[in-house]
Amino acid sequence: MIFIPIVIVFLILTFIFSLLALLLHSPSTSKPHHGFKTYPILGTLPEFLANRHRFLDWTTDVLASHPTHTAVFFRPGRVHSIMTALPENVEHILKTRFDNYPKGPRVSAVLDDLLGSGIFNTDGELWRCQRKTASFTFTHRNLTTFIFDAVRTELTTRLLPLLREASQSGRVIDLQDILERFTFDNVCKLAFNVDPGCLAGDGLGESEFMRAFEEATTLSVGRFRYVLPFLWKIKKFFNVGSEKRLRKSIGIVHDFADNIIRLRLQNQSAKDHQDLLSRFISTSGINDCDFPRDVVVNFILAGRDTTSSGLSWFFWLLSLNPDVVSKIRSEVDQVRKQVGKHVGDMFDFDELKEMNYLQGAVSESLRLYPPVPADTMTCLEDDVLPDGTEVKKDWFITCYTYAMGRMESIWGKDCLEFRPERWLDKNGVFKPDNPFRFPVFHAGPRTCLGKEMAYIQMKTIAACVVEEFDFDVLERQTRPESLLSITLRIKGGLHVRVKTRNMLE
Ligand code: HEM
Repeated sequence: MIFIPIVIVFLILTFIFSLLALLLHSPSTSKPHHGFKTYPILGTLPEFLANRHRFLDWTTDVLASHPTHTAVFFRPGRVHSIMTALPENVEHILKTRFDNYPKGPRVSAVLDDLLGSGIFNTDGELWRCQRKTASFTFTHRNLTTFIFDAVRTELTTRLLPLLREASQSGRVIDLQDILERFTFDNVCKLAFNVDPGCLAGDGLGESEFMRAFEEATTLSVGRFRYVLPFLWKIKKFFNVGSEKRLRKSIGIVHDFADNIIRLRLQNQSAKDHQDLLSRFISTSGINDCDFPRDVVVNFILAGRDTTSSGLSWFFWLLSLNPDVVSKIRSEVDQVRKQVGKHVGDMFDFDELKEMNYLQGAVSESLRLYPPVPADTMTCLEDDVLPDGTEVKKDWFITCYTYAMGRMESIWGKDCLEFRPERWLDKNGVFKPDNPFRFPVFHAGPRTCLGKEMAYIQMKTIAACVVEEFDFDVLERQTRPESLLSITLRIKGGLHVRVKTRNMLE
């Protein structure tokens, strides 16, 4: 019981400290330092506290106003951190000096309870070995057969019937939740050869899992934003407040993952399948019994939260841009006619490839609302970035994808507009951008392994859904509030009314 007063004392101290910081927040006491206003002793803390509720937009404004879009963030009592939105710096960090910028022990420690030794949270040999094992799952052959089948089945047997029913009943649905269920079923099928039936709502206790997963990712990332970094460790030690909630939600996530592993091992007939989980279980040299669980949790995060976040923002942007919807529809229609398919028939890999405008629209949405808005690494040895910024050993360094999508110097004066045409050449063919200007899927040796899969999912869903339905997004004129978790989700979901289009009735 003696611990409770200690925690209270710490909380009071933090409060006083924060109050002091806010009181000192006066432009006359500040001077610009690499973009962020810094104060004696308190560093960037007062600015941070005043802007915490709009963190992404605030840091984007600061980086935009700095000549090389790079800023140093000083916070008392913790290591400094650099944020950059300059392509040359990003290339240096993610590729040229890759070995000097691992995730590092501090980043890993924050995410360790949730992600353990999974691919997102490791460096060195353990990462390399996982990447090699996982890459077999994303071969072209697997993409065009197994992944396509999983997407097609989920779409025709679950998503489209669900939307038709919602159209008939007139009920409001949370599209983000539905997309998360879709991508969750998909990634489980692909990676573990298990169908949790989450979209159909008849699965393995998935609603409790979905809530717990959301809470676990949000609270884990919240640890990065503590004013005093050791505070979450104290809370964890005493198992109080948000750390208590985090422990509980991680427990639910782990139980769910264990259940998937149990199912997978019981499923004798599927044993021969070389799915990702089987490959990992049989990988020699990994002697940690929690490891299969880490694999499951990391891949659910990779495959569920990213694509569904991308698609949710995409559908919100479409609701504001009916001209883009019309262009997607005419492209889809044209491809159908070319290959002689009827409405309701699915597209194959080559047919999706023909949809250049749709590829541009999806990429444009990812540019403005990247599912992974920022990526943080740690500097191993002192270094100087291409723009001359000095980085010291142990400093954090963040490649700011969200800010990069909004830089005039990269995308031009209309950088805040949603304009799929910017991705097309003069013949209307999609032209991919340099990954260091557009690091939405990361770049260099740790580039996303699921990029192709994500485009297949997003284009298939978008083509079929846009063709058959109109979405009436509730309160679409107000930009949805974002929930800053590991991925950029829409706070409270995306609520829509669905209408089957007249042409099909
Ligand atoms: C729009 C969808 C997606 C986006 C924007 C995206 C983005 C990213 C980013 C930024 C990273 C680097 C993360 C980091 O190192 O901190 C990453 C890594 C990764 N992604 Fe994706 N991803 C998407 C979909 C997927 C899908 C569907 C899968 C497959 C299940 C997947 C599998 C992976 C894996 C395995 C890694 C780890 C690569 C490594 O560390 O070597 N991603 N992704």
